[in-house]
Amino acid sequence: MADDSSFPSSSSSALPTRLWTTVRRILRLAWPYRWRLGGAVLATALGAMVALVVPLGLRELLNAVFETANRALLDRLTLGLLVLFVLQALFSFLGRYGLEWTGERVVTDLRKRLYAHLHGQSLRFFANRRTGDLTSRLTNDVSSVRDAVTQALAESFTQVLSLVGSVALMIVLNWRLSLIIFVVVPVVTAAAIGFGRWIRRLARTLQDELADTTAIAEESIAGIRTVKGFARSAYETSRYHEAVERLFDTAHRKVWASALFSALVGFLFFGALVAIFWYGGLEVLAGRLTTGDLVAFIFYAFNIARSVGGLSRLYSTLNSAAGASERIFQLLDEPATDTDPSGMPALPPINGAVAFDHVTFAYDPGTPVLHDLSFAVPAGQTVALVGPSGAGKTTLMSLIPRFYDPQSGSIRVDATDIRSVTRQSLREQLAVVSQDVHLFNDTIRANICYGNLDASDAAIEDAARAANAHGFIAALDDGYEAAVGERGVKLSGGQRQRIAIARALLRDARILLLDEATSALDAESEAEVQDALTRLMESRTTFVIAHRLATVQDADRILVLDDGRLVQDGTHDELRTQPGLYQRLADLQFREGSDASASP
Ligand SMILES: Nc1ncnc2c1ncn2[C@@H]1O[C@H](COP(=O)(O)OP(=O)(O)OP(=O)(O)O)[C@@H](O)[C@H]1O
Repeated sequence: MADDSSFPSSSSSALPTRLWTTVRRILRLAWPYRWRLGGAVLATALGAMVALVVPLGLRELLNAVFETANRALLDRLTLGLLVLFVLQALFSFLGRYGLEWTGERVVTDLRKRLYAHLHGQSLRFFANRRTGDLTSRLTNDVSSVRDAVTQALAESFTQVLSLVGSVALMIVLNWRLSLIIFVVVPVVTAAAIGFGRWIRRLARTLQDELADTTAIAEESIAGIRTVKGFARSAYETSRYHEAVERLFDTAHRKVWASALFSALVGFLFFGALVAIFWYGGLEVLAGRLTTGDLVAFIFYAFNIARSVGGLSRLYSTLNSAAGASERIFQLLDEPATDTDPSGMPALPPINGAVAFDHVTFAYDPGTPVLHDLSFAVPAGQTVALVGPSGAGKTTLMSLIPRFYDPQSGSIRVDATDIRSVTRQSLREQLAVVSQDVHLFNDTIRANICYGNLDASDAAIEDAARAANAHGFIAALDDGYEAAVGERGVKLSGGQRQRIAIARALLRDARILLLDEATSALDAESEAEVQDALTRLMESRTTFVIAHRLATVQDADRILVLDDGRLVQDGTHDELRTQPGLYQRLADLQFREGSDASASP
């Protein structure tokens, strides 16, 4: 089951309270539309009242035929009934339209809110969740809320009104006959509550399993190259099949529960109807009831059946919806860890000095990845981070845009502690090229433009030239308008990287963070891009992680990390002559040639 560790499943003992809490939260979402909703509920209630009058009109009509044989009255009553049906149609239209509108509106608002909330979460949050599970909540679960809004309001008002009205009018017509109904209704209600609980539990499991299947499909489709490369299509298909079969099992149990419930309710009501016919027939024979009375009575009995049926359906819909809604609310209730308190100042335009002051950081509490790091980089310097794989280079870089916050120590940009200003204002002044380039399924232009949404065509082209990308873009049929495909699959790794560099160049930021930005380029392209980067780096503070020594050699300063500790700090020439990790790594690379895989 997807993410069960972080989302505890509901316990059946607390069901009614939890159901009520969830329903209240769902209804609160509809509060901004209360007037329209109120109008729709009123129209629905009026429609229900009209429906209550219909059997009385019918009774009069039948009495006019069978008891008094009054033709003029028959005509008038027929016309009256027609008017009632027109009114009922009108109210039903207004009610249904208003309710459905509100339902769709609430879903739209909820999707917007949930999506914005997701964007307010930190990388840590996403590292612990599956994309498919989150998208499933955003699509499948949110739709269930709509059912709750429309059904909860439409059905509860209409059915309660129709139930109470029908019962009252039945008692007035013949109280002895009504007793049959009063025996059946409590039995059905008790059954509805029992079945409702069962269905709600199943509904929640179903949504969890649905999220699980979506996540499996998402993951293997996103990684289709790996799947095919390892000939694991059959394996992935069977994984998905198993998940879908589990889904079927739960759906099957849910359908079983609701079908059993409907059949039981149907039987109870038709049984009661037979009893009414029998006993009502006796009353007519005894002269205590007219035919019109009996017909009206049966109509009310149907009304009651419909209302109780409607209410029990409502209960199971609410149970289903509440199961799904809980999953949404649990997400919404997760505190947004990547948002700033209101009133926090923005970072003023920076020069680009960066200082780490006794920074210690751990992804998982208790196992620090960076230990007590302290260093200061003046504005405009290029700093290379060097160290074996897993030493913490990428982690160090990801602390600067506050993808993560250190557990102790502080990071300053110029003289400002980055935790005292908004993340938005900090990130706006940084440009990042990360190890795994992500391109959006859009045109090349749009992907470069991501660095600066207001950039002119000329600026985009300049950035592309500087990143040595203009040549290959111009050679494409659609040039800058060419679509890159999902995650940029239609481009080579090197082309993707050059677009990512162009995107960062376009940003014109004071601080550049380049995490193996040129690793996918061939020697010739790298040399050209490196030229562009070198020119760009001249006036900016740059942190660079690169496998190849060329970049590292020219850096103003090299920080050597080993197992999360800063073990050496100096220029290439200084460190080359010092015995230590840098010398060992550099010797290794010189021996193996410039394409050695160990960093630097
Ligand atoms: N999201 C994460 N959650 C938990 N641990 C992580 C996470 N990302 C990285 N780590 C761990 O932190 C350590 C440092 O990783 P980091 O990516 O910073 O190393 P690196 O020096 O950049 O390595 P490489 O040169 O291979 O990219 C590694 O032990 C890694 O397993």
